[in-house]
Amino acid sequence: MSSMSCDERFAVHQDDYKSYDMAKLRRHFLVKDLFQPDHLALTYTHYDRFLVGGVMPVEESVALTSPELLKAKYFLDRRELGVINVGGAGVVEVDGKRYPLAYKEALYVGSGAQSVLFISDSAQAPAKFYLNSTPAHHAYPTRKVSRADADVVQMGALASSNERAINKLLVNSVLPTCQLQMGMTELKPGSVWNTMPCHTHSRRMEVYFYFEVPEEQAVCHFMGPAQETRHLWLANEQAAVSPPWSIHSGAGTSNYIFIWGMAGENLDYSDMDHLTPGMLAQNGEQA
Ligand SMILES: O=C[C@H](O)[C@@H](O)CC(=O)C(=O)O
Ligand SMILES: [Zn+2]
Repeated sequence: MSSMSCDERFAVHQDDYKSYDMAKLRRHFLVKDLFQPDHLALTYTHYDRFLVGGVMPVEESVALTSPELLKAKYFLDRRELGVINVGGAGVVEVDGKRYPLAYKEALYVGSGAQSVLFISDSAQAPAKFYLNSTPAHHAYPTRKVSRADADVVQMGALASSNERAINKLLVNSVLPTCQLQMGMTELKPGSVWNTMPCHTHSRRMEVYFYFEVPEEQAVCHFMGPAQETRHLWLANEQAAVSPPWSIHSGAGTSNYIFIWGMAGENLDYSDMDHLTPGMLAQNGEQA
């Protein structure tokens, strides 16, 4: 039998966050155990009511059931959904229509869809569907976005250990969405820093999900206002919730890939307030 869980996370004020010890910081901002066999693992954050989830169908298909706290008959009654497959080949079936999703392919599912089923092609190499969902008040069409459809931007350089390709997948330059924006950033071998120089965007929150982190390697994710940063050490296939007051940037002990998902006030990807490494070096020195 497939199962589901939904963890509820309340929003945290930046004045309170800075007094958290590591265990408390992780309890509020780290999302783990996203891929358990035949299980829909959801985390509902009160930052823009953004839902983060993972589902790995193995023995059977797993349905996108509506968690009790949504108080909705169907999960997508008042929401939109983005799916990126980070595992073996699989299929997402939306109201009877099948969308095959290979590794790193994305699907946007518009509000109003009633039946969403996640299926793996093979139990030996199960699909791993990473999910982001946000409130939506308009039904935009469900559409698959493969890597060829992505809006790709090359950023950084090997000399500054941040050479990477930003693949904008579910963003408004590719397809219409209400507020969800998702993409995937791949670091080149030898590059370990993502989103450096870093930024904040108080009009949007963000969630970073790290994958392809090799065995026994880790990513150090940095969060917080520029004056009060903290870090979270993440293993493969774990995510960090980034509040609107927080930077989101990481350095790995190897290269890796991550999926970013955002929601909030606007759909303007480049609406960022940038911070230079020199500004970060002033951490804790201003009142
Ligand atoms: O607001 C945008 C997001 O933080 C990411 O798209 C940034 C990113 O992928 C990168 O610089 O590597
Ligand atoms: Zn950002």
